[in-house]
Amino acid sequence: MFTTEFLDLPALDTAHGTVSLPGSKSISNRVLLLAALSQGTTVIHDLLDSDDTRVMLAALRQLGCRIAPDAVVPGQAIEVTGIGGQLPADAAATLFLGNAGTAMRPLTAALAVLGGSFEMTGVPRMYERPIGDLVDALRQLGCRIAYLGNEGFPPLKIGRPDFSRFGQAPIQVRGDVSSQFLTSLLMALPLQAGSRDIVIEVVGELISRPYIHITLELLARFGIAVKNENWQRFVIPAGSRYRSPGEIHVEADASSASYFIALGAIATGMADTADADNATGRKSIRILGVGRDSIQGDIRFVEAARAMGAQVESGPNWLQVARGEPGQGWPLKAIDLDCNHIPDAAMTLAVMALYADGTTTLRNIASWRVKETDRIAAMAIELRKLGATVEEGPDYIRITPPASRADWKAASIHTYDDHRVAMCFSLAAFNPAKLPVRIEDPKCVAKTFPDYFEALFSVCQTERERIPVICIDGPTASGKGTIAAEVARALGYQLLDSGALYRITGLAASRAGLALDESNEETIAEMALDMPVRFDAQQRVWLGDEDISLAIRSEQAGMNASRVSALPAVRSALVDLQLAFQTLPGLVADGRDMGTVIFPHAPLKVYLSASAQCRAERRYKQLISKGISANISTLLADLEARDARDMQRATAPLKPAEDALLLDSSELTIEQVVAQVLSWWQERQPFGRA
Ligand SMILES: Nc1ncnc2c1ncn2[C@@H]1O[C@H](COP(=O)(O)OP(=O)(O)O)[C@@H](O)[C@H]1O
Ligand SMILES: Nc1ccn([C@@H]2O[C@H](COP(=O)(O)OP(=O)(O)O)[C@@H](O)[C@H]2O)c(=O)n1
Repeated sequence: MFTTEFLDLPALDTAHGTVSLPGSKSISNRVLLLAALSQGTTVIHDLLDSDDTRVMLAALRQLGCRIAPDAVVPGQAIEVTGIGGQLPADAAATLFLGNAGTAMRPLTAALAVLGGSFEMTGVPRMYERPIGDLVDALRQLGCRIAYLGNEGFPPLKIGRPDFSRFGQAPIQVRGDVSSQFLTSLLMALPLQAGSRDIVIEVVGELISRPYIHITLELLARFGIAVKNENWQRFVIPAGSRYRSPGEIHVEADASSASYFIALGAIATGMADTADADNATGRKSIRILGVGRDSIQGDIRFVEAARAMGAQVESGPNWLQVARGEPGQGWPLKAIDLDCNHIPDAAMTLAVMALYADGTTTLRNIASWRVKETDRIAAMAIELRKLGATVEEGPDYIRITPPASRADWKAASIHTYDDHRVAMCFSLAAFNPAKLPVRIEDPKCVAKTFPDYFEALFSVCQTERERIPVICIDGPTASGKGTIAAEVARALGYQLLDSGALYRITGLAASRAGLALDESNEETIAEMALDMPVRFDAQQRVWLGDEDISLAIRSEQAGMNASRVSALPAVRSALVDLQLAFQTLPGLVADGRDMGTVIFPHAPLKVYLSASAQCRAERRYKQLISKGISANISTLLADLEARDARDMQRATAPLKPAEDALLLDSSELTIEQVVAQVLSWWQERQPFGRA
């Protein structure tokens, strides 16, 4: 996840590849509970790993379900062996459900019907989330539930029910507060439908029907065929009994798929069509986790995308999307659409409208005004920043794209703590003017798709020159590594510590017993070509299975690095490895020749220096703090020797690039140096300050 203040997306050219979307939260927890209530073992694929599913799994384990493995492992199914519709007579537990409404409400209903001695607890915020309507409905049946804190709110105490006074009258539940109450009853009451039908009657207008639809579909897969009488009455037939389907796939969130459907519709495939991946030879985006058989309402976004020109093929749980041919789907066709059935996913259409051949109108979207933010106003403001003409009304938005390439503007998109604004505006990076797009507060995507931008970058490509590189070159201990890491962190960019590559080469060569000079130049260069080097997320350095982070940091290792780095064949052997770090969204590279040799076209080059005395002192403190003994005067002599060799060698000597900005950090703190580099970077951006 990107937790930076903003994320700059370079202009993107093409998109191609496969994305696996995270499982839907609401489906995950429903499936877990249904599997737990069933007879038999259910193998669940693609369960979402989130706070909500973790508390549900813990609770089910406490109730005696066998769950293997213990936690969600990516790519591995989880097996839940259910309780077969009943708990032991002495069942008792205190269940902690955090802030997971999708666990608290359905579990309360199921346990109240099953009976036992349970306390339902959670975090303080959970105790402010109403549950009274559900408790009232369950009490009609004879369930015993007491409030342990405030009336109408968790925590709750659940006892043994007394069904003796429960007659044929329907159970009534309010439908206008949260559809979760009805969902909870629908999942719990089949446990009591042994010898008679159970009827649930909705009082008031039922909101969020698509969610009830999901519940009914999942119940059907677990053997419960509920009769839906016009969304007002639901009949659970006598004799209903939970049966495990054996195996079940948790669908991905269909609204999350909309961004990748749109991506496929607006981006060309890769220029190289040699390994085209579908019958027509078109390159496209393949989306795994949701498809034709989806039980989610938002899957109908596919119809809207098709109407705009997207070429969509689908299978049970996959979609494949490509851009239409010129004149037949590209540019996209402007549409006029009632979006009531896909309120969330329709925001993506508003950004697709930027690529359309005329004015697009999205209607019946009044609910946008009361979501995470006033989404109609937000979309209008941000689309205008990009150069579109936008008209907004109480329940519609009308978008006319920028008139020509020259009318597009580079914009810093404000995201209003709204995950969907952030995700859909990332698609503006495909603008024909090839302008970058800044997304402010990118971490707001965490609500439904923490790794959205990582997934986006994994399927998007752009010309190498558009991926920005910030070079930080300079002599040893000038602070390059420290500053580069901080700048990369602030921008969400990749980091290349090129010195580490020379250090690793020096280490590998000296371990092999080679003298580090011309006599072994070719052998060392060959070693450098196939070193199994890996940098992990914690910036640890691995050579094969060995963590060599510490081993390469000694002064001796620095000296060895300086020796092998003077060998031209070694330098050329490491070029491709260094270039491979230039990936989306950008790179900060530290070394000696980043700006002069490896990335000569980098848009910002900094040459960082500090007096030799100051650098020797910094290195001394650094080594001592790592528990490595050191002596200042030896360090000073060593670094002067290293400077001399690095500056005098024939190939890629250490010197500032002609267009580098010089920064002497002798009198500056780390924070001041970082701020200076970031400020130079901001000055070069077309958006100005965030
Ligand atoms: N501007 C600065 N002021 C004070 N100390 C600094 C500054 N920049 C870096 N340092 C410290 O100097 C030491 C060497 O920095 P490092 O980033 O390893 O240098 P390099 O990569 O250039 O060899 C580190 O302990 C770092 O914290
Ligand atoms: N791009 C680079 C990076 C490092 N090097 C060499 O590798 C040695 C170790 O680099 P480093 O950046 O890890 O060293 P420090 O500056 O941290 O001491 C340097 O002294 C250079 O001789 C290089 O030649 N080219």
